[in-house]
Parts: sequence; structure tokens; C-alpha cells
Amino acid sequence: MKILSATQLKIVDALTIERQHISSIDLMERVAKICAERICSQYTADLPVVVFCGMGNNGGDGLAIARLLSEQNRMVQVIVVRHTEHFSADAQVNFDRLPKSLQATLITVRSENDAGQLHIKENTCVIDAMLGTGINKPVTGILETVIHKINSAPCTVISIDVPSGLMIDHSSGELPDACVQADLVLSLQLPKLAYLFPENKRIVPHFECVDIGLDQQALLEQPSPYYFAERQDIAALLVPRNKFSHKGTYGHALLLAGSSGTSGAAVIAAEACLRSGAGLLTVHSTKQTVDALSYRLPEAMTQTDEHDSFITFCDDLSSYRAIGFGPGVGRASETQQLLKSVIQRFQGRLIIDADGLNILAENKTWLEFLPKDTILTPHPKEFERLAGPSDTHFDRLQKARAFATRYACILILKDTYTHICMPDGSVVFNSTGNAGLAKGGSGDCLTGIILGLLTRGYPPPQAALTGTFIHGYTADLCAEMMSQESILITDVIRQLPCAFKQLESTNKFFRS
Ligand SMILES: NC(=O)C1=CN([C@@H]2O[C@H](COP(=O)(O)OP(=O)(O)OC[C@H]3O[C@@H](n4cnc5c(N)ncnc54)[C@H](O)[C@@H]3O)[C@@H](O)[C@H]2O)[C@@H](O)CC1
Ligand SMILES: Nc1ncnc2c1ncn2[C@@H]1O[C@H](COP(=O)(O)OP(=O)(O)O)[C@@H](O)[C@H]1O
Ligand SMILES: [K+]
Repeated sequence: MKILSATQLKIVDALTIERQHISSIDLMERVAKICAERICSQYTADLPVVVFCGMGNNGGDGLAIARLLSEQNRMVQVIVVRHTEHFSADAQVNFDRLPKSLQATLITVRSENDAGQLHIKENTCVIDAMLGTGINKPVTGILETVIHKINSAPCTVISIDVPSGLMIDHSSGELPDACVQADLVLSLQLPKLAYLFPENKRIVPHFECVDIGLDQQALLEQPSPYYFAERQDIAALLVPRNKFSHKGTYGHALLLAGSSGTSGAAVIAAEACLRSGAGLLTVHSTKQTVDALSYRLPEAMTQTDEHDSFITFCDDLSSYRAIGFGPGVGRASETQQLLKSVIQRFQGRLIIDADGLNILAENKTWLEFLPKDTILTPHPKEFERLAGPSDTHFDRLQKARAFATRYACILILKDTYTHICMPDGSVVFNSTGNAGLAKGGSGDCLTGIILGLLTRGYPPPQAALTGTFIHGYTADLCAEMMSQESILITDVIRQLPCAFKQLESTNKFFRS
């Protein structure tokens, strides 16, 4: 699904009203109904709800939600924060529609003094509907005071569409002073760019996109470089194995990985590769790694390097469809020369990770010679070594986009919402994965999965998207069965078959 800006969302809103022949007040009612249902499904009826409403359409959503919740016999109180003189037209209609019972208990915050006197009781559910996508400057004044009150109250906070105070199209680099810290954000239709930046994790720890039925064609028409990967998009990329195939059909992978003390990285990447569809895998590594592999993964073929501690040379590359370079290789000068020679000699599909990236960072001129659509998988520190520091995550994202375009490569910038930056400047944010992956070896596993998919025949963009999604999806399957604390990357690899199976089940080509 696309990620659109506040301005674009306004346009889609207007086009939906025009094309669906629906009035804006009825669209607001639709939004409110969906949000009220979601709130009712999350919280039991005995939890009191306090709805903070602003003066714009976000406030209008809040006023309608309050009415609908009270119709469900929920204990509801409405607080209107008068940060402007007049309600928007639709908010005014919903204000007038408030039932008498809600009007009787309504609190209006008109001044700093009113705001200072607010008291939010323990164990309430606060619905934050003060500001949405219409925010046009940092929040000050009575809104700021109310926001501080909400943030310091021991209550649960659900923000409608946007945590009030947050600018959705870019990141500030630091937490905005006045911004609601939500427990859950019900994001209308689409995610917002700002939700995907780590610096906003306290403001948006969780968001859910609620489908409010905006016009699909209008959504398609809005140009955007940003996408959010959804399960059905990725499942549709999967290709079944051919009944009349043989191992040669699915290609031969070469993994250049491991050095003294880091054999595990090679073993992890190798196993993940073979569990992601490659027909054949050869691992070229040190003797110690080769010994470990022969024991752990008899399916892999091996070549032992002349050097005992690191890899230095690999003869013929012509029979490989894809090469993975980097997990645990170290940075010895001979290993650096090996990467140089791979870049010079190999014209197939290439993925470079870990120390491979650090070697590139020390030899930036080699970047110009990467085979087209080479996949690079840096974590933030590795990316900083490659492209320099960034002030904010938004800046880092723009740097990553420019990098992918300049070197015609696919840059997978690993993070909670991993950014997959394509050479054409587009970015897909991955939606899967959890903190159980925040452990050594997770990146090696990702490299192995993508290497397997490249070898299997997926074009690099598809391999990057599918591999990143499945890596996180498999970790999410593990997290359903075990604590994130205890997940080992070998657990993730063992669940890969189930993850593929689940994703295949929603792809029509696997069902026929
Ligand atoms: N996207 C959609 O299709 C839909 C959006 N709706 C709602 O409409 C919202 C957007 O509504 P609006 O455009 O009216 O915008 P908001 O409700 O976010 O607020 C706009 C008002 O706040 C004022 N304002 C902006 N920044 C301020 C600040 N820092 N301090 C004080 N006042 C400030 C503006 O001058 C304006 O009066 C969405 O977030 C969503 O909740 C739904 O009602 C209908 C469908
Ligand atoms: N909190 C998290 N949520 C989702 N994914 C995570 C989280 N922490 C780590 N990951 C994922 O785990 C992987 C870690 O990669 P990396 O740092 O290279 O690990 P290593 O070098 O130890 O193998 C990345 O794919 C990253 O996106
Ligand atoms: K809000």
C-alpha cells in the first residue's frame, strides 16, 4: 500500500466524496463507526472513555465517535479543546448531534487555566481526536497544556488518525515537545511516513490501518515514492516450483562467508539460503567453517580456502547464478581483494552484507562498478560508514534513496521498518519482524534468504522484497510460539518452511 502526504490525503478525501457520491459528513460518520467498533472490540464496556476533540475534522471524528460509543452504553465524556474560534463545518454538525447526556457533561477548554484544571482519572481510555493531518505548525498554548496532561495521566490513549501534535510527512529528529504519546494509533486507510521512523517510537509504538473505504482509483492516482509492504503484495510475488524441474532449474549459489571465530555467520546464511529455494549451494570458506558446515548442513557443498583464518581467493565464478558475500568474512586485505575481484568478474546476481559492506566503505570507488541491481544490506551503522552520518531518520532515508539511485543498487537499510530502496528512488517499508530479531546472526539469516531467492530465479527487486518480508514474518511466527527474549536465529530458520507455506496459501498459483 502507498504512503501519501497530508496534502495528498486531502485530495483523495475530496475525490472519494465526489466519486462515491457521499457527503463529507457521511464519510466522517463511516470513519467514526469503524473507529468506534475497533475501540469497543479492544476495551470492555466498564472502562470509562474520555474523548478529547479539537476544532477541525479530526475533532469531528472524535465527536461522532463519542456519540456512537454512548449509543453502545459506554461511559463517555467529551472534552472540547477550543484551539480556534470555530469548528469546521462537519465538526459543528457532529457537535450539534451530541446527545443531551453528553452535552450535559461536556467540558470546554478555552484557556490555559481551564487546561490546567483538567483531571484525567486513572483507568480511563483517552480518545485523542484533537489534531490530525491538518496540523500546520508545532503545537503551543492550550493544546500543548492538554497534551502534557494526557501524557502524564495513567491512562490508555488511542489516537484517531494521528497522535495530536505530530507532523506526518517528515521527522523532526527529536520528539516534538507537544505531541500525544499514544498506545495505539488508528491510522485512517494508510500508514503515515512519520510512524516508520525510530525516533517516533514513543509517540507511535503501535499503529493499525483502518480501512475507511477511500476511493481506490484516487489512491492509485496519487504519485508517491513510498510504499508499505503488505502480506498479500508479497504473497503474490511467490512463484511455485515447477513439477518438471530439477536442481539445475533453481540455480547454483556461492556463499563467500566466515573467517576465524565467525563460522556461525556462514552456517546461518547457508542454511537460510537452502531453505529459501536454491537448487545448489557451495560455501567457500575457511577450514574451520567448512568442518562446521559438513557437520551441520550436509546439503551444502564446500570449498576450503588456502588460508586458515580468512578467505582470499575463489577460482571460477561462471557457474553461479548468485553470489552472497560478507557474513563473518572480516576485513583482511586479501579478503578485500577477493571482493574486488568478485565485483570485477561476476555479472550475475550479487548480495553484499556485513564486512563486505565495511570493505566497500573503505573502498568507495568500487561502488561505481557494482553489477546492476546488486543488493546491499547495511544496518544503520554500516550505512553510516558507506554514506556518512545523517541528522534525522528522514535525512537518512533521503540519503539511502540517493545512494540506491546513484549506484543503481538495491539498498536494504535494516531497521524496525526496514527500508528497501530501489534504484528508481522508490522505497518499500517492510512491515514484519520484531525485537526478537535484535540479536547477532539475524542479518546473516536475511542475507541467506535473499541469496536463496536470487539463486532460485527471483529478480533482485522481488528477492529483496520477499526475502525481507519473510525474514520478519518468520520471526513473527516464532514470537507467537515463544518469547522474543528467547528466539534464536536458528529457531527462525527452522520456521522458514511454515512461513513460506502460509504465504503460499494466499497465492492463487499455489492453490490450483
Ligand atoms: N483522510 C480522510 O479521508 C478523512 C479524514 N478525516 C479526518 O480529518 C482530519 C483532518 O482534518 P482537518 O484538515 O480539519 O485537520 P485537523 O482536524 O487536524 O485540524 C485542523 C485545524 O487545526 C488548526 N491547527 C493546525 N495546526 C494547529 C496547531 N499547531 N495549533 C492549533 N491549531 C492548529 C487548523 O488551523 C485547523 O483549524 C484527519 O486527520 C481525519 O481525522 C475524516 O473525518 C474523514 C476522512
Ligand atoms: N526490533 C526489531 N524489529 C524488527 N526487526 C528487527 C529488530 N531488530 C533487528 N531486526 C532485524 O534483524 C536484522 C539484524 O541485522 P544485523 O544488525 O545485520 O544483524 P547481524 O549483523 O547480527 O546479523 C535486520 O534484518 C533487522 O531489520
Ligand atoms: K488525533
